[in-house]
Amino acid sequence: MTDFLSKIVEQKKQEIAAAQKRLPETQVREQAFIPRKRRGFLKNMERPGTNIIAEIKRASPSKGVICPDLNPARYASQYEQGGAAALSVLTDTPYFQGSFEDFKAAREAAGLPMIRKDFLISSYQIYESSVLEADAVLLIVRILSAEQLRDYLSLCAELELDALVEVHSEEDIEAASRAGAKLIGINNRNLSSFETNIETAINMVSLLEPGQIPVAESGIRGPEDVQKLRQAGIRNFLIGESLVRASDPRAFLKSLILDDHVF
Ligand SMILES: O=P(O)(O)OC[C@@H](O)[C@@H](O)c1c[nH]c2ccccc12
Repeated sequence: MTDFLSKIVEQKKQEIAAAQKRLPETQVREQAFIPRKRRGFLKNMERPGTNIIAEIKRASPSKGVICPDLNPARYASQYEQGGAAALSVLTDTPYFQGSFEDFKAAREAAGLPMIRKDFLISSYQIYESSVLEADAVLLIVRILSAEQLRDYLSLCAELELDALVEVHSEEDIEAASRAGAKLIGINNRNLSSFETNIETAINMVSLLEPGQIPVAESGIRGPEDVQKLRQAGIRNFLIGESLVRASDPRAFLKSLILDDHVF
């Protein structure tokens, strides 16, 4: 595991230990299983055309502060008006300045399905995501064992949470496929060097199994990138920084979706 990933995993272990003291796992589990109406995240990735998961991101380890005063409710509604298929909200605080409060504010402001974006390494966090009323969670293959990935996918299925399974290498894809993952996020960002290259998704998409749905993640800057990825057969995109920095996120989103008729 890279330095950054091992550091953040250590951080998460401490956070989980602290959370367990406030609310024991048996209790969060019980709350998690209270039936909830989910908004259908995976379903929206199966829509025809360009589907964008628009991210609310205040800061990141690679870019530092992007937008510290970001208003999550405002962004959520602009993303919705711009035609996003789903929302992604970072809930990690130390590295991304996100929070559960951001997630809740975005959820109240828009009707789109929402993914909780964090570094999940424990079933505790999956229960927590259900209580938070997430519709989907991110599972990063690189930080999970084969057994964890399988267990968390089946836990998600029981809770009716969709899972976006993140990969960055051929081995990651093999592990994701062995675990039965359906929605596969190919991260264009190398988590050791933080460099992004959209060729990563273009080159790796052919390794997916029939029936798996690709999502290109990170480093997508504009309509040309979306077009290139669409030519490679990818219709789903996770976009953060360039949307947060856009002077008019709604118009920017529309410009990304505009080219649909070409395909
Ligand atoms: O801001 P970008 O380059 O558009 O990237 C968005 C998203 O892909 C990125 O935030 C991300 C992808 N996988 C992650 C895992 C954890 C935290 C963040 C991420």
